[in-house]
Amino acid sequence: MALLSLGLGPSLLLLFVGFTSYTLLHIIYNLFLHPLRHFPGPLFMRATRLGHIRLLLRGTLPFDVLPLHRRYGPVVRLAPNELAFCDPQAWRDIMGHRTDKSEEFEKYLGFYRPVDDLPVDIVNAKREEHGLLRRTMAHGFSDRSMREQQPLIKSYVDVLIQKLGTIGEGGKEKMDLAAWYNYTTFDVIGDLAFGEGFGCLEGGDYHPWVKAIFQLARVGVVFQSLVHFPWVFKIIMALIPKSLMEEREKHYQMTLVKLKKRMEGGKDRSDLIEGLLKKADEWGLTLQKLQANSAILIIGGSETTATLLSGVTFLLMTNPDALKKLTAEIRGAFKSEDEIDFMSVSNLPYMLACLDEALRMYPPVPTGLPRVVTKGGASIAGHYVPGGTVVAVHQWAMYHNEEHFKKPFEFHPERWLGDPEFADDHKDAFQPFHLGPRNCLGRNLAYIEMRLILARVLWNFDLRMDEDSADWMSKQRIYNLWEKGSLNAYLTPVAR
Ligand code: HEM
Repeated sequence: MALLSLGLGPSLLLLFVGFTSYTLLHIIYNLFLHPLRHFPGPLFMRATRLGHIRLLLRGTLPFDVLPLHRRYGPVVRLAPNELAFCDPQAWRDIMGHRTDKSEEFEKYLGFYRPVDDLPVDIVNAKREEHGLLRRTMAHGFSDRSMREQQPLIKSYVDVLIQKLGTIGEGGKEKMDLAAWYNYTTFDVIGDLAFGEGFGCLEGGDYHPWVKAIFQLARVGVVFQSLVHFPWVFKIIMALIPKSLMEEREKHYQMTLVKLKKRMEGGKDRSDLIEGLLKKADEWGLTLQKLQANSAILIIGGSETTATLLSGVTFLLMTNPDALKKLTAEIRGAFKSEDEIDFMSVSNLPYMLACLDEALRMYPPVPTGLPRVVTKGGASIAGHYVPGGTVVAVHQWAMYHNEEHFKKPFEFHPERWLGDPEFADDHKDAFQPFHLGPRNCLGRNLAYIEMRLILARVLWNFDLRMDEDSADWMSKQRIYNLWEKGSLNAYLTPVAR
């Protein structure tokens, strides 16, 4: 009546009544009849997707999962068809290699490919195609490839050190270390995937290609939310300004130009894309697929490493004892800077402990990367979960849970060095690179890069954080990636 009195016609009224009844029935189904109805979680999240979406769009979901686990236990229903696990066994059950004949869980495409026309790459591919891509690309990550890539990586680290010294004016000017780490890792991976860096280090700025990646991370979260409402999604996609679509096309073309240039350089360059180029004809790999895989290597291989480097630097600057100990380890291990290389940096145990502690406190992939339980269901951490359920382990929440790590909000590299105080930590809860058939292919490369860069920075400079960065870590939001902001520090060259 009220709607009629508002002047709405009978058909609109019908639509309204239909929509309201549908929504109510949906909520009742989710709460009382859904196969996941026995799993605990906040009412709003069990009833509708909206609770989950609110946290996702706010950029706080990975943090919010921790209090939910504290309140509801190791399994929480984050949305009508989605569960979060906070149990080390869940890593193996969700991501691990199958020892029986059961199939590995597929990735949840609502998260990985919310837009249908996104190209397929190694990260979002389905199982079979993924297997082929992985076997081919693994070659570029072999020990031999790593050794051959050493001079190239070193050349970029040389530029970083030189720029930190000159632009930082010997410790007088503050430097945004988060940005400089990003310039370095983007240049390195750009070269390893496209045959040339992005010129970020030389220009002291982000290349437009790189800037576009950061912008897309936020848009990604919006798409991941809208995918649950296909009609709204369609309308919004139709309303997207032409200019935005043109930007996307420009980004694609820019990648294509880089890829073609790399292809002209020949197939026998020991880099990350060599394996794919060699198989391209045999498999009929389209240019678009090659482009997608080079692009994902760049995103996966640069932002993650730079994030961790920023995190460990912040944690060291705010824990002066640890910074002193690590600096002493590095400066005591080498006679000259030339001795710092791929091999020698792996003999620094305290450095590795600092990196692992930073991966725990500030995991570059903080959020849960969802999988779909196979038809017929599966047992996860001792719970039967029906087929079709979306499941994930949220790293940040897992690593800050007192059940798994003592003093989880404090930086204690010693926990990774056998300190008895931390003997009860559940080390198997810690999987920053995931495990199983889809774990990180670039793990060794990441450790090499992180060790090399951190060792060279601390060999050359004494670090002091600028006051404006005191709340650098606590104020960040997460939109798939950490929104890092500037990490400002003064770098005083060490007199030798
Ligand atoms: C600290 C640095 C890094 C962290 C924490 C990290 C973490 C991860 C994680 C969690 C995954 C699994 C993604 C998923 O399940 O969807 C992954 C996949 C992957 N990472 Fe890394 N990564 C890092 C550095 C790198 C580097 C330097 C590269 C080199 C290009 C790289 C290449 C890849 C690739 C190719 C995959 C896909 C593997 C597959 O699906 O078979 N990552 N990484």
